[in-house]
Amino acid sequence: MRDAAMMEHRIREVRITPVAFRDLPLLNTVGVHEPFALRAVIEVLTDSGLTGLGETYGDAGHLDRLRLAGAALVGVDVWHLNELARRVRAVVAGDHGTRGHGMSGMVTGSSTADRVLSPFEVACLDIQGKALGRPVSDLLGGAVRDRVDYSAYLFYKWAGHPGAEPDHWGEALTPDQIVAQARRMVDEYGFGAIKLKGGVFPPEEEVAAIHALRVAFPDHPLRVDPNGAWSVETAIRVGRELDGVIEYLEDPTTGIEGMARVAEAVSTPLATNMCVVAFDHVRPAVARSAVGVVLSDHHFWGGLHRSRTLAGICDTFALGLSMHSNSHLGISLAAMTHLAAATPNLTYACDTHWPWKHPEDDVVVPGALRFEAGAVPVPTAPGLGVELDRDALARLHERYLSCGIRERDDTGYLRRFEPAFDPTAPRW
Ligand SMILES: O=C([O-])C(=O)C[C@H](O)[C@@H](O)C(=O)[O-]
Repeated sequence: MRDAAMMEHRIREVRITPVAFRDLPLLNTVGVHEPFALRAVIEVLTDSGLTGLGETYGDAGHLDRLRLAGAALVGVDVWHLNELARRVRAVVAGDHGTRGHGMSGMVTGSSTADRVLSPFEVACLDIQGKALGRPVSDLLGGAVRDRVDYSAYLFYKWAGHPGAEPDHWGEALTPDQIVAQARRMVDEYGFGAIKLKGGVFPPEEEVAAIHALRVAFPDHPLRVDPNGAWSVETAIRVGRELDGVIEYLEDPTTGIEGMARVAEAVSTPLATNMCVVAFDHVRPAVARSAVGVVLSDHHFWGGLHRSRTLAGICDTFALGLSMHSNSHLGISLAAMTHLAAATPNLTYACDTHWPWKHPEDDVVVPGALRFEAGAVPVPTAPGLGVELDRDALARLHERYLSCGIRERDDTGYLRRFEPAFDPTAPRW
């Protein structure tokens, strides 16, 4: 038999399994994203007997496109990622999807084709790694760090609304409760950086929470992200107040023009995963000096290779690079970790929603991924280094089928409460 590394590995079948997992009542600018988060698990099977894994959003519109693209990929050799991309682009041509996973413009404007391509590219890299007997980080240039730092991701959290099930995190609505949440994250996971999801309460209350965090964690870099909920004037006022307190201010307002006006007036770097979410946003953002840090996210930048292209662009223009997350499972955590490990200029701690997930809710066999001192050791096994737990996949798929309201799932979250305001307009 020929060595697996020398062989073609043609795609024989693509399996797409939507799953739902428990989500806590975390508050963001568009309401409460519970009781379930939706994802799709991608399995790419080759004629040579290898299987690769990918993970992506599980909203209905995205699933439709994934199914179309998956069918078009049969026969492609997993080494031919350009052909993979060509076929995905042909299938979603002309669809610039304002629909699909995202909140208040977060990934609106990102390329639909890139969002669809991403999990298939990751699955092909998983197969390539398995064929070569090398970790995915080696396919991306090699790990420059053996552990990837992640940031504690704090959320205001509601416990008292009807139907809420008790959980061990309790409520977090006041600065003291936010500090307690951070303390727990730092104690349990060892996180060395802290991000607060804001845009929920009047800015003064969120600034008070940041000051309380500053006192409680004098050495931790802090960030706050109101998801564009502030007007330019509010963003400038708050930004000036937080100058010197936080390492970056993420999406204080919406749009490149608004961000540029804020950037002119405050010294703290502005970061974004809302106004630079596709390659054609980079040039106007650079021209206006609108952002100092871009949050990459392989789920919407088109996979791991394209995320490294973004990293190169950031390097060229002296932009900082960080990483964004949504509620995710272990396949994505593995992909994020390989990517961050192999991206030298990704020097900020990456976002992760991991602590908010119930430990039993995953589709990967436990043990391959763990947090140590706020970081995930980079898997060294071939491919992504994670294995699918078929029983768990079946269980979370069953939950997807039974959790209800799938036709309303454009955000990828099944929300008990809808926002009573326009989430795309500044609230303060
Ligand atoms: O900017 C961010 O970190 C996000 O938008 C990530 C998520 O969508 C977050 O806001 C959430 O889960 O509510």
